[in-house]
Amino acid sequence: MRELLLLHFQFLVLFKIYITKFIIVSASSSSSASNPSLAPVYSSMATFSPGIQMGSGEENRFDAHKKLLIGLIISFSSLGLIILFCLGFWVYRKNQSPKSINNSDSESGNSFSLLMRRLGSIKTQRRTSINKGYVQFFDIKTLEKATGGFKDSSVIGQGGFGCVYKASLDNNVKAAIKKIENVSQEAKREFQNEVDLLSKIQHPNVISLLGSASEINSSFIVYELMEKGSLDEQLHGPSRGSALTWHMRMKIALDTARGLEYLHEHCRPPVIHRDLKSSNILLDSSFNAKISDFGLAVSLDEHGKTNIKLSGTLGYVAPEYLLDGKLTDKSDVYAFGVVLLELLLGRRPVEKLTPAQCQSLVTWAMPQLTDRSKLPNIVDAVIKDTMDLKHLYQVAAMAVLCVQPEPSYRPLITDVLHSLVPLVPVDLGGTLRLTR
Ligand SMILES: Nc1ncnc2c1ncn2[C@@H]1O[C@H](COP(=O)(O)OP(=O)(O)OP(=O)(O)O)[C@@H](O)[C@H]1O
Repeated sequence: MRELLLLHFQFLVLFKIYITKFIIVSASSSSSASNPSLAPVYSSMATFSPGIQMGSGEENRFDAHKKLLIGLIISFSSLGLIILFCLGFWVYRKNQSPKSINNSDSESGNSFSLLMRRLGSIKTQRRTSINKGYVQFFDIKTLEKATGGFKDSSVIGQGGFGCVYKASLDNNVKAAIKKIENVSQEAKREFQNEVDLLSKIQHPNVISLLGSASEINSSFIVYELMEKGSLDEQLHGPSRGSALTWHMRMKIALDTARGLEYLHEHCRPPVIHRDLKSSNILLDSSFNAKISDFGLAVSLDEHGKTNIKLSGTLGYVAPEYLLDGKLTDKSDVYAFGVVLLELLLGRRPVEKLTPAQCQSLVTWAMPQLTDRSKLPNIVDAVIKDTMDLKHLYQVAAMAVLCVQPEPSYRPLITDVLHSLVPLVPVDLGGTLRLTR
């Protein structure tokens, strides 16, 4: 791409040089006619401009003026072209910066398509830029057809604001449609927040937005379909985690860490998810994990924010956020630590002891996680045969660090990611993937 642009630039410069010569030669024909002393100078300049005839007398002077005028017009327009080109090149280089939340192509490297999509999104407000094409604004009839009229048998999940339906769009594209009914102000805000944010970011471990739709009483978000549902269903549903081996669990943890690292370290300003939990980690047909549900996500400046309304899910909310409303990337790291514990222990983040009393997984597990003799006894029975004991201690130690009450004691998600990479076999994706 860069070579093509440079070639284009060279062509424009050569074109400009040629036109400048054309003007000089044109001027020379009139000036040499009126001022013979300048004739040798102009004729030497004209050496590189074959085909330009020297004239003399009135007719010749008139001809020369005409040429001069045409030359000037062409010259200015070519100058305009060069400026336009430079502007385009500058935008191209700017889009290559990895530290921009708008640079949704930081993984795909498709900056040109991003530029095109930006131009497209200026043209029509209903289209929002996203990698590989535009986010579609669906009409409701299309979504009704795709879900068989939002029939009950198409429901694949239930969220706080409504159901999620399995859908088959045109061209047989499988999708999941979240229908938010009787939209409250809070639901509307979350809907808009999610669509705005997901349309700007893209990463293999973040759910892809296919489009959205709105009508008076309902809003719809169309996502790529994740065939294996959520990690929550896999761990705590009827199969109780039996489909997930030790290595698969480590891969899910690694994928989640990659998605979070992208949000924290590669988006500018950084994005804090604020509601990371096992029901927001979705699995595709090969059990690759992607982070979903960006309704509460916020973009933070580097000093963090303290004035954000407290939101999140019991069992995953970091203590400093719960008590002081202090929100940083370390709040997501805490929630990630809870997910790690779920993966290791196969337990819910909050267990009901009695109808009136709950206990968080962190409170229950903490004393046993640091006791090497107790740890193997509390591990999810389903993975006991497939787990590597040495790795178990490492992951447990990492989980303990992530759920530290003091945020500064928690690791950055990048550190977590690097510690997880060696625990996942290379054929399962256990390599360092470089994000530009
Ligand atoms: N793209 C998808 N593919 C497959 N299943 C999905 C998809 N999106 C959501 N689901 C299913 O729908 C469920 C509900 O998702 P949703 O994001 O609405 O709510 P939630 O995060 O579980 O709850 P809450 O809204 O209270 O945070 C998910 O847990 C998952 O099982």
